[in-house]
Amino acid sequence: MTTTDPAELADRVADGDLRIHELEEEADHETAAEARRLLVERETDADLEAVADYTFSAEQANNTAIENMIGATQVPMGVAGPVPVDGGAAEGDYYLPLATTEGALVASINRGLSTIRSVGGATARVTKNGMTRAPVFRVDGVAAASETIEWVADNVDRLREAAESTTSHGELIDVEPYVVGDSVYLRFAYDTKDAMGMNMATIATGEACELVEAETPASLVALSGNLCSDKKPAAINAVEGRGRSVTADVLIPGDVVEDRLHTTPEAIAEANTRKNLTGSAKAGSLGFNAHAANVVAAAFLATGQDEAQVVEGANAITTMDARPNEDGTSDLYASVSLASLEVGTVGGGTKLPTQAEALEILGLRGGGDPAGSNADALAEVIAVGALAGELSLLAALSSRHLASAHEDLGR
Ligand SMILES: CC(C)(COP(=O)([O-])OP(=O)([O-])OC[C@H]1O[C@@H](n2cnc3c(N)ncnc32)[C@H](O)[C@@H]1OP(=O)([O-])[O-])[C@@H](O)C(=O)NCCC(=O)NCCSC(=O)C[C@@](C)(O)CC(=O)[O-]
Ligand SMILES: NC(=O)C1=CN([C@@H]2O[C@H](COP(=O)(O)OP(=O)(O)OC[C@H]3O[C@@H](n4cnc5c(N)ncnc54)[C@H](OP(=O)(O)O)[C@@H]3O)[C@@H](O)[C@H]2O)C=CC1
Repeated sequence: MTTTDPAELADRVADGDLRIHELEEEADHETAAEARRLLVERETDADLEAVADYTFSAEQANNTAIENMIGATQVPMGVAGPVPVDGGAAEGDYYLPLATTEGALVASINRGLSTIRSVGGATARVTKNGMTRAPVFRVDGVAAASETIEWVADNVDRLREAAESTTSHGELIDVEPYVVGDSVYLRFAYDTKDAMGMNMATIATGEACELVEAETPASLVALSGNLCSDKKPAAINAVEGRGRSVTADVLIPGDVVEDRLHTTPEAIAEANTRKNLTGSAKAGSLGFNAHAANVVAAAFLATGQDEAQVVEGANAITTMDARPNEDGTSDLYASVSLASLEVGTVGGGTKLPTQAEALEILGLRGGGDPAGSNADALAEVIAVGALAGELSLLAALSSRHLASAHEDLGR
């Protein structure tokens, strides 16, 4: 006998009559989530009243974003800006939606953006674009490895045809081979347009791998061989880029630095050199920045990006220089270069309602015209947000305001 009563469904799972992930086969998605909550509440004594309070459709989330759904977590969302961005794709004034639980963070980014706004805005450009997937193949030895990569070099067009047969938007840009003993890695890079593209690139590469296996001595071991490199700190992403490589910069007159950031161009430049460059080098860090991860993570959560890719998104170098000007004083030249920012305005979590609304705040929801321009613009605006965060935090450190700011706003 079947039932759609949540309590009875929870009993059936507790009795071993039904597996916890099979609840949607017995009842609608909301009821299944409620049954799962009841089960977890009973077994853990947790009260899930807040988790049960969500506004999206459980069916939509189940089919694209989550399994074993019990409800939702909520993260406060704020907004920083507006800031004028002169980008390759971004043009005009943008509010940046940010979701975080770190007090003082949005205030800090807002301070950076208001400083940038007071000098007319920042410039940003995507300088490279390619989402990568790098399968690993087994071969007998070096001779077979060499034969495989020679075939790949001679047959990129055939690989492109195979890969692109799986997508109407994705385009294969490049296939870069790497050999380690009897392992061959092929790093496929795609223009995934407005999608972050990890599903798209994975599916396309799977199709290309079948051709490689049919035509070469190589045998596929794993569709992802970690040279991609997804969701792990990796020098290859810092050097070669992944997703969008994007840089933002601004020139701020010294009096504005003093007025709005309570310090000087020289003090910010020194803090950047000793902290972000020398300190990071000594620490063996891949991040030569102060807190790009803060802006990337908050923007990712707000706009439905894959939050684990903050690992690559925070792969950034910040530069700050005091530039002598004609008045005999100094201006501050500030830049941030994010090597591997993986963002999309279609697909993945961008379809969920609050995330889609956050993209609407930016005017970047859905596919761009031309395709890819919305994701380019999103990357540029996030880069300007990261620049603002770097400016404000370095200023707070230079003026010894970090601790007091977090005493006032962050606890
Ligand atoms: C807190 C401030 C901004 C005060 O800074 P202030 O200059 O004293 O503030 P103000 O009242 O003079 O206002 C200046 C501007 O700040 C903004 N602002 C000011 N207050 C607010 C607010 N409540 N809400 C929204 N925006 C706010 C706002 O833009 C305002 O301009 P306006 O728009 O009024 O013309 C400053 O002290 C600051 O930015 N401190 C740094 C805090 C920070 O960056 N924290 C980052 C997180 S730290 C971390 O996670 C990483 C770390 C530190 O471990 C990494 C590392 O190792 O370096
Ligand atoms: N599979 C994996 O290994 C991994 C998956 N992920 C997950 O992958 C998801 C993101 O993958 P992603 O491929 O971006 O998204 P989706 O899988 O949601 O696919 C997005 C699809 O949207 C279509 N599309 C419509 N308009 C556009 C446009 N303007 N530009 C580009 N595509 C458009 C494309 O279809 P078409 O291709 O038919 O043209 C594209 O494939 C996230 O949920 C993420 O968490 C994350 C890491 C690894």
